[in-house]
Amino acid sequence: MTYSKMGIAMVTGASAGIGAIYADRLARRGYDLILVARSQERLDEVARRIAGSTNCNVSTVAADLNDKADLGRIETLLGADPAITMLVNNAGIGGVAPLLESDVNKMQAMIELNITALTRLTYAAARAFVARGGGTIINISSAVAIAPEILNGVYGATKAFVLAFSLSLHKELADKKLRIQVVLPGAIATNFWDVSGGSLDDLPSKAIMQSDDLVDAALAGLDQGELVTIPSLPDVADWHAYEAARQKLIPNLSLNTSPARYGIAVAA
Ligand SMILES: NC(=O)C1=CN([C@@H]2O[C@H](COP(=O)(O)OP(=O)(O)OC[C@H]3O[C@@H](n4cnc5c(N)ncnc54)[C@H](OP(=O)(O)O)[C@@H]3O)[C@@H](O)[C@H]2O)C=CC1
Ligand SMILES: N[C@@H](C=O)C(=O)O
Repeated sequence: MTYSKMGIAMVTGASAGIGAIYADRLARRGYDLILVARSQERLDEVARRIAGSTNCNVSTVAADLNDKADLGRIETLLGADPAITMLVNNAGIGGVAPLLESDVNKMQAMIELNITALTRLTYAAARAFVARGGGTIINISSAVAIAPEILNGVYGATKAFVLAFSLSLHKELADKKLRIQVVLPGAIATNFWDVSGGSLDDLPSKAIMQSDDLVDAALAGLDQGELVTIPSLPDVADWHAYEAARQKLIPNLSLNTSPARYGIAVAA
């Protein structure tokens, strides 16, 4: 049940870091909130802080999105509560170790959280929002989606999935009033780095953004109608040039002949 005209925003990974700031900012924009993460204690702390400084209704659901039953509960909730109008797919973990030094079981868990959970929640939200006449999905990707050489490769690949999936969702569902935004943050000062086994101390301070600034910039990008938001990028024309180059490739990615450089004789 919500009394907010904006409806309810569900934010995953809302007990800390970027997700907790999204929760705060969306509450200030008039959304009621459903906050999801594993730690009930930390969710309660975030919820208390927000409820104490805004008029919004905040509820919390402790769920491990790596657990099939917990994930199923959140999917069901997205479909069942008609007041939910926004999903912020933020929960995620990273890694910094190269392939030969990383544990494949941890990589699988990362894929299950960053890809599988995000995909299942997106399916649940997209179907529900289309049936309800509209809604917004914000997917938190990463700068490493387009720079997989920087951190752990599986992490970069999971975030490339989030970017590609979001571009496709936009193409398929924009005319059904489903609003998609994908956000590609650079390095942000959160616990992410401890969890990933990295350290912000290894990065120059000019490369590190605070999570408040990241979320404020990302929401400004949402207001400006951006599909892809790269909060650190000084000149958006650079992204547009990258995207234009990608679009230029598309008509030539599937042809019935190979080019002369491969030396394959063309049948007469
Ligand atoms: N920090 C950075 O430099 C960058 C981060 N990102 C992305 O931003 C997103 C948020 O990261 P950030 O805030 O930095 O990291 P934090 O580690 O600070 O926060 C991660 C959040 O996700 C929750 N979470 C982790 N695992 C699970 C799980 N299995 N089920 C449910 N919730 C879970 C955590 O809560 P709990 O432990 O209570 O479950 C916490 O609320 C991630 O997707 C990350 O990849 C992208 C680019 C850069
Ligand atoms: N985007 C950050 C991690 O995901 C980074 O660029 O360090």
